[in-house]
Amino acid sequence: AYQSSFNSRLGFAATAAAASPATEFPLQSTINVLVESRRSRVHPEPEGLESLPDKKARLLFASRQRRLPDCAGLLHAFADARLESISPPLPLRKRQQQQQKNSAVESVEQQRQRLLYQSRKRGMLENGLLLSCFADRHLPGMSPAQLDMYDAIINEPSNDWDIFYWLTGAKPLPSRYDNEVAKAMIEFVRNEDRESRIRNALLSAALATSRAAMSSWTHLGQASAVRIDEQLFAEYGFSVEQLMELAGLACAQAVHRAYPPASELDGSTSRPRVLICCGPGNNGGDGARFGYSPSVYYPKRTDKPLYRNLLKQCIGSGIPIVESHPTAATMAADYDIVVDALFGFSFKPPVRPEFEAVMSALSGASVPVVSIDVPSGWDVELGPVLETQSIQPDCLVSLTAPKMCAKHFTGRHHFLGGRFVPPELARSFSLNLPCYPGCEQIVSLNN
Ligand SMILES: NC(=O)C1=CN([C@@H]2O[C@H](COP(=O)(O)OP(=O)(O)OC[C@H]3O[C@@H](n4cnc5c(N)ncnc54)[C@H](OP(=O)(O)O)[C@@H]3O)[C@@H](O)[C@H]2O)[C@@H](O)CC1
Repeated sequence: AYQSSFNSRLGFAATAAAASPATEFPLQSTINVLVESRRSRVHPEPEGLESLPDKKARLLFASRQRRLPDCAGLLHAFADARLESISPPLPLRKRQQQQQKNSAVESVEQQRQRLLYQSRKRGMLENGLLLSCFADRHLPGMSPAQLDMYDAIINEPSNDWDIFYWLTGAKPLPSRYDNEVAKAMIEFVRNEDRESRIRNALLSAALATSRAAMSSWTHLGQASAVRIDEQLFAEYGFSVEQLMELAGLACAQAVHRAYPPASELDGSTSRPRVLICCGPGNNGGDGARFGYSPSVYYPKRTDKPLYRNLLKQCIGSGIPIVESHPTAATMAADYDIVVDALFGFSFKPPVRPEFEAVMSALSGASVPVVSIDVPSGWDVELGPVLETQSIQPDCLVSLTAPKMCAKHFTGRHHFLGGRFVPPELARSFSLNLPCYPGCEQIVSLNN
């Protein structure tokens, strides 16, 4: 009964066989486990819900998962022998499914994190060992195209042994996977330096490499920043108001994270006084959306409805608008934090005379300065080129992606904000950026 119904009703047949006390089936313990597995279900699936290949795959999987070692061994051997011709249908990779649906794809960094995880969990211990050590060393430096190659090699084959045989040279590599990443993997597995690799790469090592990956986050040049901006509007239908609102919210969260009000720490009633210096462009708009306990300094007013309305909202909300040029001394005396929202990625040095006073006040400020996107006065790509007016912010909030000048940032807090970049746009610009946690608008870029 057991054998004849194997192809269609393995579990039920096992139940029947076990129910007969006269059964002297050599795999009695096997059957008992199957019976137990059946009984533990609330009800077997109605006929037809589970396809035959799915059922075989599930049973093969279940055979390997039994807890009692003797049963697991028997079941494994049995299932291997009986099911050897069956290739378990693996779920399609998430990305393939997403591409098929023509929907958004995961970010490069999400893909890197997933591959790091998957490299440590490739079913077979041998593959876990080889892949986790390889991933530990090479994943952080892989380009998006190389990540795709690696993704295909470790996730497409349905038989883990194939991966093992290809990498160890026991079987020739199929042409589909014959690429630079596979070659690097084969080279790594050859282990000519006789490196000791007796354990899966440790989680601490994986974390360390993901920290190393932070230093490889994308840094945009001025032209790319402008092109991304244009595409967000022209191709993805965003309005400047939307993006500015989200950027402003990110800045507010960053300031709150970096300088939490004392009231939240010790219950005191004092509120941090924040001066927000707004420039004439969108960077200034990001500053104006920020909300803490602010005063706004807005020396050069832009005559566009968006800016007029932002100013109206500040005045309507009772936020003081500071008319006189703040100096380093007044900043120290009257404020706890100064937000530098003067210039963003469209800034072209040198600073024009009308902004020199506030720039030199910001450069000499003794209170923490939070720069939005680009520290004002810095060259967007080269960084602090004008030594006489170099702001040294304590906190930098990069928007969309850090600009190249952020490599010169030495302050304590670096955040990325602007959680609005569509994954496809990120991919087309090869943006390698961290994921935003939960529903946060910012992610820390600090090592
Ligand atoms: N997609 C994104 O990533 C998003 C970006 N966002 C934000 O927008 C920022 C970019 O905005 P933006 O293009 O308006 O440029 P930004 O630098 O703020 O101002 C240019 C103004 O400065 C002036 N100016 C220039 N050089 C000068 C000088 N030497 N001395 C004096 N003035 C000078 C220039 O004058 P003009 O040359 O036009 O006469 C113009 O008036 C970006 O960094 C980010 O913060 C978010 O809002 C949302 C999403």
